[in-house]
Amino acid sequence: MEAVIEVKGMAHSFGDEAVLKDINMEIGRGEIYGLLGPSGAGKTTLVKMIVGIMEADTGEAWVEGVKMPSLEQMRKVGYMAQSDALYSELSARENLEFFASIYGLKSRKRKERIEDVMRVVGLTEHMDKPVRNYSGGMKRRLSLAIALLHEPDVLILDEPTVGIDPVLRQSIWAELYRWKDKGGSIIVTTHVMDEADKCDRLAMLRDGYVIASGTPIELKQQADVDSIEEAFLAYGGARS
Ligand SMILES: Nc1ncnc2c1ncn2[C@@H]1O[C@H](COP(=O)(O)OP(=O)(O)OP(=O)(O)O)[C@@H](O)[C@H]1O
Repeated sequence: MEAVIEVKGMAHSFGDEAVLKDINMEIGRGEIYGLLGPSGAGKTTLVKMIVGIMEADTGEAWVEGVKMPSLEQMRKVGYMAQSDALYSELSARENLEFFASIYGLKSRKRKERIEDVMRVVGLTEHMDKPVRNYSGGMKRRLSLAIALLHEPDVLILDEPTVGIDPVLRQSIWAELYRWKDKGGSIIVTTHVMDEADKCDRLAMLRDGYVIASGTPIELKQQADVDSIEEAFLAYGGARS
């Protein structure tokens, strides 16, 4: 497997709290890789380091052979943070225009991409509404649209479907599969066990370590259980 994203020996502490202890992983082209773990397991910290917005105390993250953080490489990554980074006084279209200009999308392409991504997240009709009038779920969807806007090679999504209804959740997963089929690499953090089942491979995180990794089928088979939830408990994922 050609690794598009590599994490090597990553460790990080906030003060006395060791949040990541020794994380190693490789994610290939056309792969959806899930990071599963309880609140506080270190998922957000880990993805921020892969994106290049935080630096680890030790260890490295590489994206397409370039060590992060790299400003150039950050352009090839679409990142959806857990808290929405949106301009609430602007409309959705204006928010997208702003991010499109940062990514240097030319005007014709820009218009086309804005329409495409808003269709994917089901917000076309709300394009010109100010974001302050959006619901929490709509803001999440707009954040996802922004992450998809510049057609990045790598998508890193921190809990992308929180607050999103089941129908739209399915359409978002359908888009992630389309992205993957085009050769994109996707990391998605989640607490949701049925979403974990949709990933090609998973890493189960707890207390800063990867306690188990593999395909959902492998993880269930090795633990001799029927669900990812049971597998997570079997590997010691429950909070002590
Ligand atoms: N900037 C920070 N300063 C101090 N501690 C932090 C900081 N960011 C995160 N932490 C701590 O690091 C630990 C891991 O946090 P992180 O957000 O990475 O977990 P998570 O697995 O993403 O959790 P959740 O699922 O709730 O988002 C937590 O104990 C958190 O309090």
